[in-house]
Amino acid sequence: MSGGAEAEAGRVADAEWVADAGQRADAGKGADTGPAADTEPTAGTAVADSGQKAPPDEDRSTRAAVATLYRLTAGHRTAVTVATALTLAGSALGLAQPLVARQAVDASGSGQVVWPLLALLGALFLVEAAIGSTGRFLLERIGEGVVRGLRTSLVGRLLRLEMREYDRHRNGDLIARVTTDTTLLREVVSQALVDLVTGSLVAVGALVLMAWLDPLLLLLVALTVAVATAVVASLLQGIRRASEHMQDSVGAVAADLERALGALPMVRVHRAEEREAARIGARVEEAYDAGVRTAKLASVMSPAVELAVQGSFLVVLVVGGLRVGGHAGSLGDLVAFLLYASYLVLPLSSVFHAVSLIQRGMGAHRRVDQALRLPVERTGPSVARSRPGPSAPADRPALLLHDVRFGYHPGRPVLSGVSFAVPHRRHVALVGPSGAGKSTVFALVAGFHEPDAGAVLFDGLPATELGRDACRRRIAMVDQNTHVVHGTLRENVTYAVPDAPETEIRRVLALARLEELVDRLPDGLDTVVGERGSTLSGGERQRVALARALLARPALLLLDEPTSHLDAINEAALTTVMKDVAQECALLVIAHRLSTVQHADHIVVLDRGRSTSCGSHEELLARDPLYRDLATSQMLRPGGGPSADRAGRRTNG
Ligand SMILES: Nc1ncnc2c1ncn2[C@@H]1O[C@H](COP(=O)(O)OP(=O)(O)OP(=O)(O)O)[C@@H](O)[C@H]1O
Repeated sequence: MSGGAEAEAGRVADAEWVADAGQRADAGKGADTGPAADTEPTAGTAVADSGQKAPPDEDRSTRAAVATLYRLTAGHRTAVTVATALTLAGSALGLAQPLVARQAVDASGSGQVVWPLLALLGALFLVEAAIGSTGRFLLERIGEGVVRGLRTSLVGRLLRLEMREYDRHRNGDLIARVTTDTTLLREVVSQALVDLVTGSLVAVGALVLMAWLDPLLLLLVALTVAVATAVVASLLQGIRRASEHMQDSVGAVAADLERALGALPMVRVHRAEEREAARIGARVEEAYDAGVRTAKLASVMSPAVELAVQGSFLVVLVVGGLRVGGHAGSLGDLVAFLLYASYLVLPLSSVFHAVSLIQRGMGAHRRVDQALRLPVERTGPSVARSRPGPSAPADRPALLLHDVRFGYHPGRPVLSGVSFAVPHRRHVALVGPSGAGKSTVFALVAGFHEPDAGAVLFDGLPATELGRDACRRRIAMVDQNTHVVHGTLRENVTYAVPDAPETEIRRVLALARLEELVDRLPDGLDTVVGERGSTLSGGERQRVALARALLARPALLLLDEPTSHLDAINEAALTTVMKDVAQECALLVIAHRLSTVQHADHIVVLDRGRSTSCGSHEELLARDPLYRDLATSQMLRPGGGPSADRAGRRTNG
């Protein structure tokens, strides 16, 4: 079949498929539950919140904070109970020691044998120490366990977010949520929880005994404590806000540092180190200010707690003393009551301290929780299959786009009607001016976003029926950013197929012309390439990305300007490789360079988000003014070779 006849056949097939796709897509839409259904909320969460600030109606009360803390320890209840029991037992043993010491002193004064009492005292101390350290270890382990759980969930979630979420959030800030925010939460869980539980239990015990001894005096104590509680409660809100601000600032420090480190050559060349340092320094200042504000509020809490404790003492002493003086009560009762009032001191202050720490931790928790609520990609089908079985007839094109419309933001369309097909074992080029939407088409084919309307079909099956996983299994992609990650060259090449046999690896290395590089590197394939492949040249990175894509033996290979970093020799070689690859799979290439366009079976012209025409190079030169303009600007002659574009100019000129 001649090139023209083939193109015609392709168009006829496309037309049939476009009609069929329309029906399938429409059928799918009835069942489509929309983008909202594509989100997977975390178990137990109700409101999705992707913003940076806390929602205005968020419950910031201490009760809600304690409930949150309780939820956080869901998988550790037994350990929390044991740790609490051990801490309580330790406190009881600690309280018993002064009594034994007093007896020992009295016994020694009256000439009695004291060593059994001293032995008991030593035993009490040792058991208390053993119980105390076991309790502390358990608490620390619970804290680590909670942090491990949160970090695991966060990492799992952050790697699976919907693509638009990465545009909305800064990477450094997301990383800070996994690192610094969870670390603060660990402190809260391991310290505050048990302080709160044991402190409350001991305080309640003391209060019960005080009520039994003298309800009137207890009422007076309760009033004093209530005043102090009101003061503490009013401070807690401020502590929470300051802590939230501090954690946000720390996240911003991480994000800004990541920004600078990610563009180090730009920073250095423009001598912007100081500017960047000042910018990050401003964030550090914000974190400092928020930290100092937290400390200020926390320090105001201490006198409030002292008021509760000493005020109670004074009230009991004065009122109780007056009553004893008036023969309304015994001196013994007053002494006992005062003793129990003293037992309130430590537990009460530890409860107040725990509550303040919990509120501080809630700032970090909000940030962690927000990240855990961000919507993630659903990898399975988003609509029900309209016909059973995943297999498709062999005559369907590997890829078909039918009247695809899409915008990154509502009301601002980027694609407004894109239709074309990529048949199996064909090489299709996508050309168009800069900003026409070529990379966006790739993003939709790769399932990074879903079309607002229209359909993307693989082998005749709508992507929504197949699900992202199944779609992605069919494709490999080399985009403009040619991702190479820190690790060995082998890890980078075999990223898609980690257990690929050596012969396959050698095959793709040869295809991508990487053999010479491998021979040159000190440890061959096992040489470590730096962060983002920094020890490789741009062309080498591009060829590594190509080898990786080829190793996956995809049904459809997407290449975004694959020759942009290559010299003339490698470009010519890659053109041959693309011809070979097109024998094995469908090839869709975004072409900025003419060499890539001319060898394509079809060329699709994209203009302002629309596919305006399709045909061979010669056909388009003859009938498409935009294509002719693009070609003329690059001195492209009908039937000519890749003569004009050696300097790396792009069709969008
Ligand atoms: N993540 C994004 N969020 C919002 N707008 C975007 C995003 N990515 C691209 N755009 C916008 O969409 C339009 C099309 O961009 P796209 O990258 O698809 O064009 P292109 O044809 O590939 O351009 P080029 O040839 O310059 O690479 C542009 O106006 C761009 O600003």
